[in-house]
Amino acid sequence: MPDANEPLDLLLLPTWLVPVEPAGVVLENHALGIRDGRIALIASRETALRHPSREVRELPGMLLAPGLVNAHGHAAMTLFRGLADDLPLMTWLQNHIWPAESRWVDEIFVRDGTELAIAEQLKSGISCFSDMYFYPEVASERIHTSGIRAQLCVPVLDFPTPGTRDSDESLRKGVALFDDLKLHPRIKVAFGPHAPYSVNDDTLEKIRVLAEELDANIQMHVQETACEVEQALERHGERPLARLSRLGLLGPGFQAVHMTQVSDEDLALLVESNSSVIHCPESNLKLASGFCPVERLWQAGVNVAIGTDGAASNNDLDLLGETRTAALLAKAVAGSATALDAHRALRMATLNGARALGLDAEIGSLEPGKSADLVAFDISGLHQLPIYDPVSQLIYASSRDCVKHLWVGGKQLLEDGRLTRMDEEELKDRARGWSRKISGLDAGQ
Ligand SMILES: CSC[C@H]1O[C@@H](n2cnc3c(O)ncnc32)[C@H](O)[C@@H]1O
Ligand SMILES: [Zn+2]
Repeated sequence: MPDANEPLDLLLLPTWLVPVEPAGVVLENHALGIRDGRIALIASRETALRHPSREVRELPGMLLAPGLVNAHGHAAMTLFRGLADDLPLMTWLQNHIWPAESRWVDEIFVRDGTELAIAEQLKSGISCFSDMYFYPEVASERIHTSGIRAQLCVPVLDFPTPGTRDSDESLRKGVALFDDLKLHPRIKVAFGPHAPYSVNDDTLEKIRVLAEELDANIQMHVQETACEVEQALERHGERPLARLSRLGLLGPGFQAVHMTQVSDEDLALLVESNSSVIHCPESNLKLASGFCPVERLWQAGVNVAIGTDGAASNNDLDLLGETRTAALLAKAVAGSATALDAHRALRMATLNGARALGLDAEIGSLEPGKSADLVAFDISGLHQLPIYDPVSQLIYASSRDCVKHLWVGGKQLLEDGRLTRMDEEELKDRARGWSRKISGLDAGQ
């Protein structure tokens, strides 16, 4: 335990400090101190300035909040952004994305696509993301080097995929990756069975046993469309979530992505098992998949987090924009303007995300002892004035251009909108190279 009088490494003095917990609080004239990568102090400006600090930074016009948590995505799919637009889920997936993945996805693709995704997410205020994609061992190296935090889901499907011949090989590799990274301070390995329609009961049973043994989370696309539920009823005689429940997969570490279809029975299963739902509104809108009933889930006590999904179905990794979409859509779906207000929307994009990933003791809110994973938004622009409620301004009147600074574990990864550890021009060159290759403009492809 460091002595409370030891100097702080950094003292931040924003105009507004939004801790997220306690809910609804906005602190003015307050400061946040960081020591050894952790939040060491939250106090009035006056008190904090009496404390010795190695560095003091004024953040005028800025709102300091916990870093955003993007709870579902497929990072390397940034390289497929805009490849197959305006199609329904199954046509998009089976006729376009899966063929493109089997043609193009290799270790270099995952390296370049994941780096591009990390850079975009840091610039969007995201300090922690969940990834579910092929070659997770390659993604883990990029996450490690970049300094961002992540849940890395090992993809499992019942057919050959880039990098693996079958689900048993995926699971073997997943366990090895779990072992390699079990002490990593920023990477948490989880299992990512793709969806109830692409993973059979035997494989799900193996995942349940491994997840229990390793105390690992499970993230899965579930009930993304009405069609998925209808086909499951024909094939298995039960709804996908009921089948997962029967197989023992639900629990506090289970993250059901999408859930646009929620029956009363589904709701009871989610509540009883304490599972989380990851809402991906823009992907659901673009693929015309359906609407997740966020307000109904929230009122029933289900932890609802938010994700962008991959850049091929969104088409950006802008969690602030996603949160605004979620807040607006929740009102339309619930038929009530009071649904998912701005403060709850920000909670969904921070603390609820952390809770879904089992990281809420470490991140998701600004509380002494937690890791200093922070984002400073500049809300002093003309289009953001006047300010009555800074959180309302952030959610309803701001875009990701207002993200100025970002820290993970006290390390600054974004400074004045610029990446401190990544070369943006190089990333852009590599992305252009991939688009030339994929669209067949490069000779020899
Ligand atoms: C298990 S690796 C990821 C796998 O999932 C595909 N994918 C991307 N977005 C979605 C979605 O919204 N629903 C279902 N599957 C999706 C991705 O292309 C990979 O093949
Ligand atoms: Zn997805």
